[in-house]
Amino acid sequence: MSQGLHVISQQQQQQDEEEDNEEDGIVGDSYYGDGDSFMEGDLDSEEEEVLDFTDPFSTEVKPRILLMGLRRSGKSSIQKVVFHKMSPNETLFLESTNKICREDVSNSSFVNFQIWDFPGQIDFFDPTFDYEMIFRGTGALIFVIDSQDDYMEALARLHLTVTSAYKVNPDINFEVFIHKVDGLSDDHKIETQRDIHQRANDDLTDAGLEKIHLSFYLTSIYDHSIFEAFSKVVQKLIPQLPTLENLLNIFISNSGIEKAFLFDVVSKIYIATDSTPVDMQTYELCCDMIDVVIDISCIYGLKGAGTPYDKESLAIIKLNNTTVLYLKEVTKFLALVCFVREESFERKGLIDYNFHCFRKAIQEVFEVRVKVLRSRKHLSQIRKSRITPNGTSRVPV
Ligand SMILES: Nc1nc2c(ncn2[C@@H]2O[C@H](COP(=O)(O)OP(=O)(O)OP(=O)(O)O)[C@@H](O)[C@H]2O)c(=O)[nH]1
Repeated sequence: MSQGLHVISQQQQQQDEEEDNEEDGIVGDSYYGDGDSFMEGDLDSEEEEVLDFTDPFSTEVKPRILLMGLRRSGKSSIQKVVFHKMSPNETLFLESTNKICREDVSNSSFVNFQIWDFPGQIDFFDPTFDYEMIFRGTGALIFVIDSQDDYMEALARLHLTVTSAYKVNPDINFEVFIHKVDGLSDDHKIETQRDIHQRANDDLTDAGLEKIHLSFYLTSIYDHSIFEAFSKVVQKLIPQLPTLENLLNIFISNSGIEKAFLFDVVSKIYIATDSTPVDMQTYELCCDMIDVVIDISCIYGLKGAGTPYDKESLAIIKLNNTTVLYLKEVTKFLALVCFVREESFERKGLIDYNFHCFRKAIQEVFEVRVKVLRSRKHLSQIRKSRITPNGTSRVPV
């Protein structure tokens, strides 16, 4: 597939950057790329103290994604494959989950959310179980349906879950993963999706709740569909998405680039792309490129206690169809992966200059977010300090 991999040496890249920095003075080392670490250092340690189910501030900072579904539908496998690089075959040996597991995915400030993996066998509607509290701060509820199994029970459960959650929090995004589709033929996949879509929506219409919107995705941990679906779910929770898309549009149109994705390197979720349509093969190529870069860096590039991905990470892969894949580090955890025609890549200087401007703009987006979070936190502390231990207000509000 690829004719050659040119992972530019760190030294060379550093020299390039120094030259670039001297020229346009856009990126200073002290500030560079630390949008996230700056956030984590300054905010996360403090946030951890206030992270609990009942605190609305904690959910504002880290939107919560709930992973639900019947037993053995594949919830834990999805989480392990997407966020822990577990190979799909290893999930065969996963034990059944017996308690609610919470995972904070705060590896990047853009992918900064919590996932709650619910064991399938918990009686979710047991009156002693405070589901209101759980749904109240939830950003997205992913309901996993095993498409290889009889899904009637799962549909009933989906209906119950969605209607209960909607009553508590009408702002939740309901995302249905029709999962394990690797075992189905193409026709069967489409038919299953149509059937599940129809039945789930009919149930809602019968209950007079047709205004609830369900989004459906065909997923499998054995291909990229699970990453693609998760990307879409996460993107809906990113308030800056339109700004990021705009920046990408401006960047590609001024640099002769065909397509660009902003990736969270660890999870291979793309948090934004330009407005040209995404095709699965392009996305898969980008994922493969990230794997290649990280693997090569792990094997040959690590120095002492360094990480395989850092501010000097950069890779160029020339394909045999006159396309060039270009990966560059944007922040500590985000990478830009672009598709460029060979002839456009000849103007690499222009691409690199525009990239600097793009990276600077992304850092500004981070900054605004940090400021907003700080002021919200400050407000919430003021409100808290006005409440006496018996719950009454100290001063009139
Ligand atoms: N074919 C196929 N099997 C999958 C897929 N995802 C998960 N599985 C398998 O499904 C089985 C159950 O997966 P789990 O992740 O343990 O399911 P769970 O929903 O977390 O189960 P509980 O913990 O009991 O609630 C495992 O054997 C996985 O290997 C998939 O996309 N395709």
